[in-house]
Amino acid sequence: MPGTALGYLETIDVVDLDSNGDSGVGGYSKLLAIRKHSILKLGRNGKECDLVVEDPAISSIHCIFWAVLFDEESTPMCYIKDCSLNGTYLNGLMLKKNTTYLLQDGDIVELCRGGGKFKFINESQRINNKLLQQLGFEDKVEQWRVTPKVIGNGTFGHVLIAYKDSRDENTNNRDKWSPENYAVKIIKLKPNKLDKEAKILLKLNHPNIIKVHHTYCDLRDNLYIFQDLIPGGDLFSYLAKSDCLTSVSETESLIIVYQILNALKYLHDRGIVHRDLKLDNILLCSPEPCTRIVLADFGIAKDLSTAKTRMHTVVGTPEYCAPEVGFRASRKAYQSFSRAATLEQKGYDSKCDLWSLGVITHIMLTGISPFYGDGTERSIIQNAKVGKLNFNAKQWDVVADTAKDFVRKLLEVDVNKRLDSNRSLKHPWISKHHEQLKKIYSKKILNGVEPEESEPNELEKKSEWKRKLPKCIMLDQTIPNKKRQRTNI
Ligand SMILES: Nc1ncnc2c1ncn2[C@@H]1O[C@H](COP(=O)(O)OP(=O)(O)OP(=O)(O)O)[C@@H](O)[C@H]1O
Repeated sequence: MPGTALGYLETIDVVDLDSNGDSGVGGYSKLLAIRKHSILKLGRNGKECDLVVEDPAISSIHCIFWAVLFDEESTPMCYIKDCSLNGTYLNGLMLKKNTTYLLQDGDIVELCRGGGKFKFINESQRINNKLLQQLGFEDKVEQWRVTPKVIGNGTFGHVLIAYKDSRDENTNNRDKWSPENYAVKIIKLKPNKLDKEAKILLKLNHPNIIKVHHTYCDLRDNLYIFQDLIPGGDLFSYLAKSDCLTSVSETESLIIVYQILNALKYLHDRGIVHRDLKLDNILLCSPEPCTRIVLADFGIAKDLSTAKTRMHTVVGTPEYCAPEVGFRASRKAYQSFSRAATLEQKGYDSKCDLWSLGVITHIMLTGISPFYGDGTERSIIQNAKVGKLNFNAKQWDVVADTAKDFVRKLLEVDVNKRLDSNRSLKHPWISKHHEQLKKIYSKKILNGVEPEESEPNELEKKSEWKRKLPKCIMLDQTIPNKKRQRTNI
């Protein structure tokens, strides 16, 4: 079943057109739908492309398009990525190769010079122009501009499209056109409380961790975290097809797991624990195999580098939550489930992230959430506590034994026996393919760019605002109906 069309490309001036598929209508112009959950490809390759342009100047796959829609309250986003030799032009400017740009209604796309012109149409864009006003958010923060386009909404904040105003201060002239967009997460702070999310993120610099460029707190205690826009949507949406979560191939899973492990090793080596690793918080640069993934939402992350070395607060999402995080304690039938609690004396440490990665790997390999049971929190928690895995399910038939062993060693109830991030990277499932993974990582995923040095971000020193995150248990989506649920604290 094709996904919903969230935008269209209208052919304006395309010669040598040989469409092999999508919804062409009308005499000389065609409308190509950009749909959620699928990639629209333009190029010369008759087998792979949805619209074939038979011109030697056009690359086999010249450029691709996709659409992302987080939920019904969000704005549909359509993106273009150039993959060509001769370049793709957007409103007359040549796009950087392998870089993704957000499309706006009326944008003109040109496949190299004279290779075919298209107009992007996004009539259905749901934008509430009064949104910023209604929420009390500013639309200008120094050189940053905040738009009312909603990428996603979470428990703690709104994530909107932002961009940098490129107006020249001396001449007051705007640059011709600046296509680079960013995301801004806006969180309502409690007065005089420390915001740990921004404080932690400003310290980090890793290709698989969301990069923060600027933070700002307005007079209404709204904290703005300007960050890279990660355009491929989240892993939950990527795996969700029709009404359930689907698996991806072992190779695709391995490439994603390898990147998550690199990010976790980086974090854990610095004493930082994410504590809310789940499909929704893993973002993709494009919704296709072998893409860069980025860990986001450090809203309940913990920095253990400065003070204590174990944590005691019950946080996270039950489906992904390690049993030692608190559910082992003898609380009365989870009566206070949605409240913070200091439970076992022993507390927990960074290995809780490895448990969550075990759940994520299990889902990617099979489409099954390992401890889901009947979907109630109680059953999820009880199942996780027992930690029983069913490798007899037919979905495991095509999966290598080393992959099963990897999952088993992450979903190990005994924390002492569970692998940490260093040992996970040495597990045979990963180490057997290490050389290949390293090559794919540097050549395809980072496009030959070496990872940046991990110097603490200068901006960190400028942060003045304070916030303490509410201590809570976050309840999340259920697998079968795939609805994302927000947690009320
Ligand atoms: N930098 C980004 N680029 C693109 N999309 C993003 C970005 N940051 C967040 N999103 C989208 O917005 C959604 C909500 O963001 P986020 O998870 O940070 O909010 P939250 O309030 O902390 O959510 P949660 O309820 O999971 O705690 C994400 O699931 C993701 O789809």
